[in-house]
This record gives sequence, structure tokens and C-alpha cells, in this order.
Amino acid sequence: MGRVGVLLLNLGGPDKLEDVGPFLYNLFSDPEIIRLPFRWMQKPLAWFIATRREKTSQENYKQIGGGSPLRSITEEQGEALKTQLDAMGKEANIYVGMRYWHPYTEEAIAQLAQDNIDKLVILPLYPQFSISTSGSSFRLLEKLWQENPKLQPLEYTVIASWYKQPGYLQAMAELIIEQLNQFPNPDQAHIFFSAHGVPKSYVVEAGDPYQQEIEECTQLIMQTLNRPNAHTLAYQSRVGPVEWLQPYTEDALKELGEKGVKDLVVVPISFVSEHIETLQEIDIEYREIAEEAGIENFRRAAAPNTHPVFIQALADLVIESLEKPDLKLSQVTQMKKKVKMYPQERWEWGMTTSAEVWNGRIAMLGFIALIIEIITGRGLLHAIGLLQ
Ligand SMILES: C=CC1=C(C)c2cc3[nH]c(cc4nc(cc5[nH]c(cc1n2)c(C)c5CCC(=O)O)C(CCC(=O)O)=C4C)c(C)c3C=C
Ligand SMILES: [Fe+2]
Ligand SMILES: [Fe+2]
Repeated sequence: MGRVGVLLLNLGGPDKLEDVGPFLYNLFSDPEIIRLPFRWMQKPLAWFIATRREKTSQENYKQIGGGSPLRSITEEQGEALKTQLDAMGKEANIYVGMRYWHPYTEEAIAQLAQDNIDKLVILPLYPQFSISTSGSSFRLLEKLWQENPKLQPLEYTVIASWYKQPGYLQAMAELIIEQLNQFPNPDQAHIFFSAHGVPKSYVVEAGDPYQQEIEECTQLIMQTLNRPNAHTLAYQSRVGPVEWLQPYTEDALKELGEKGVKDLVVVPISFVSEHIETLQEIDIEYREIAEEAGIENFRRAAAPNTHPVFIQALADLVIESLEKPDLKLSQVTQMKKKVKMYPQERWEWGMTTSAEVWNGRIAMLGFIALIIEIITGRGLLHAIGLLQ
């Protein structure tokens, strides 16, 4: 086999405060993040929500030093992975492709198309698959492949999700043990898994396997940990008016406080890098809620970042994927059988006449409400906290 490339996919984050608005616009423009019945509504709504959310979001980024550390951590992970692969006798070029900010996936693809890579491994830095994360990046890659004839001959394989990888589970267990060992009674501490939430409809209507993968991942980490501690799984970072996966992290923390839990270790399990939702949301916002609820000792397991056991796990994943039959982007999006990804016209429920009529009515009502909200500055979207 000739020259190998590894494309690390991640979400991206604003490097500085001025980037927050455009970053949010990119994020909300993605139909895998906000699922609307009509494509033409996407950009105006993205602009509107991004503009209204920008200030609050900037305040949050200010609290963690004025920007997201996601780019620098992902680049460090890439360098560490390259070193580890070298040590295992596999030379590889590493590329970082972010979905909503620099370095964009498009930039990484343009670079690797020039580098004459013979085989590419596509590795999302999300252990579990969700339509809104890996799914969105795979969809974008499918489009880039279709648009660029230079990419057609490039051999590649996709790693769809990898939450069962033993090295990853081991790294998570070690990061939890580091925190448990800080308590006088390590076995008494409650282990609180906080996964990133997604709207419930992604799972129930669109067939996103995310919830099932998160639940299984939690069980596997607890088995690897092999300790007697009690544990809870809850979902954080809810945005917008609709119902997301439950229980919500804030409610579960309050409940544990009421039950008398005093020692707690929070474990973020949907991310492998520190970013705003660990550094600001968990470390500042959820800590405050927990302490108010009576939890006295609130600790958090670090994200895997460049933990050597984790980097070894990534290297093992790359090598194993090169030995297995290739998995194509189209297979990955179809594999999750009932997953309904965009474009909207592929949705089954949109195919019947009555559904189309109702889609139209709902969209029109939504658009009128949006216009009224823009004019008056009042309305449902910011009343429920999506827009501030
Ligand atoms: C509005 C819907 C959102 C869904 C669904 C969602 C899913 C999702 N996100 C991550 C990981 C990350 N999200 C990040 C930022 C971010 N995400 C949303 C919204 C949704 N995410 C917003 C509005 C933002 C911007 C930050 C903010 O204003 O709160 C990031 C980057 C963070 C950074 O450091 O900049 C990551 C990473 C996962 C894993 C996930 C579903 C599984
Ligand atoms: Fe997010
Ligand atoms: Fe968030």
C-alpha cells in the first residue's frame, strides 16, 4: 500500500470572539442541525438565530479565554497520532477537517487531493454516531466526492463509530479513576455521565442510533472501570423549543443533590476534546447547579485529548480499518437503516400529498411568526431561550 492519509473530522469552534457569529451561522445553516421542512427557510433562519444568539455565546467563550481550544487540541491529537502510527511502522499524513469553522473539511480535502494519497481513512472524532455530527460530515464528504472528479480514484474507508474500541474505553476508565482517587472514599462517589443531547425526534422519527450507542458506551465504560460506584446518564446542552433526549443534565444533578449525593464525578462522553461544553457548561454552569443542590465535591473527568492510551486507541483504529474491507460513505449513511438524512425530499413522510400540504402550512405559519418576531423583537424563539 502506498501513502496513507487520515482525515480527522470534528465540529470546529470559533478561534476568537469575532468568529462566534459566523461560526453559529454556519452551524445553524446545516439541515442536520436544524431540520426544517423547506430548504429555502434554512439560511434566513440560520442568520436570524445566529444573530440573536451571538452575544450570549460570546459571553460563554469569554469565560474560557475568548475562543474555542478545539482547533489546537485536534491538531495536537493529529500530531500525536502521526507519531504513534510512525512508531507502529505506518507512515501517514494527518488532515483535520472541521464542519463549521477553520480548517474546514473542504480545505482538508483540497490539500489531500494535491498530496497524492493512495488510501484515506476517514475518522470522525466522535465516538458515537449521530446524524448531527458524524452524519453531517459524511453527508458533506459525499457531496465533495461527487463534485470533484479528482477524488473519484482515491481509495478510502470510513470508520462510522468506535465507542466499543477497548483502548478508548480504557482511556475513559483511567480518566475517571484519576478523579475518583481524589475522594477520601472513592467507591462512594457518584459517576455522572453527561452526553451531548440531541432532539428526541432525531432518535424516534429519524432513527438516529446515537442514544443507543451512548447507552451502550456508558455500560462498557462502567464494565471496564470495574468499580462498585453508582452511576447516572443524562443529556446536556439542550438548545431550542423542542424536546431533547432526557433526563436533562441539570434536572438529574438536582435530583441527585436532593437524594443526598455529596461526591460527584462528571464524565463527558460525546466529545474527545475539551471545548466550550466541558470548560464552560459543565465546569461553570452545571457545577453551580450541583452545588446549589447540595453536592459538595464536584469533579470532572478530563476529556481524552492527547492521553497516550487514547492516542494508541486511535492508531489501532486506523490500522484495523486498513486491514478490513473498505466501508464507503454511501454504505455508512444507509447502514443505519432507518436513518433519514437530508435532503428533505428523501423524507418518507414528505412524500404524501396530505403531508406536503401540512408541511407547507406549518412552514408558512413558522415564517410569519419569524417575521413578526424580527419586527417586534418578541416571540416564541427567544422566549424559550433559543434566541437571546
Ligand atoms: C442546535 C442543535 C445542536 C445539536 C443537535 C448539537 C449536537 C451536537 N454537538 C456536539 C458537539 C459540539 N457542539 C459544539 C458547539 C455548538 N453546538 C450547538 C448546537 C447543537 N449541537 C451550538 C449552538 C454550538 C455553539 C456553542 C454554543 O453557543 O453553545 C461544539 C464546539 C464547541 C466549541 O468549543 O466551540 C462541539 C464539539 C455533539 C457531540 C452533538 C451531538 C451528538
Ligand atoms: Fe453542539
Ligand atoms: Fe452547547
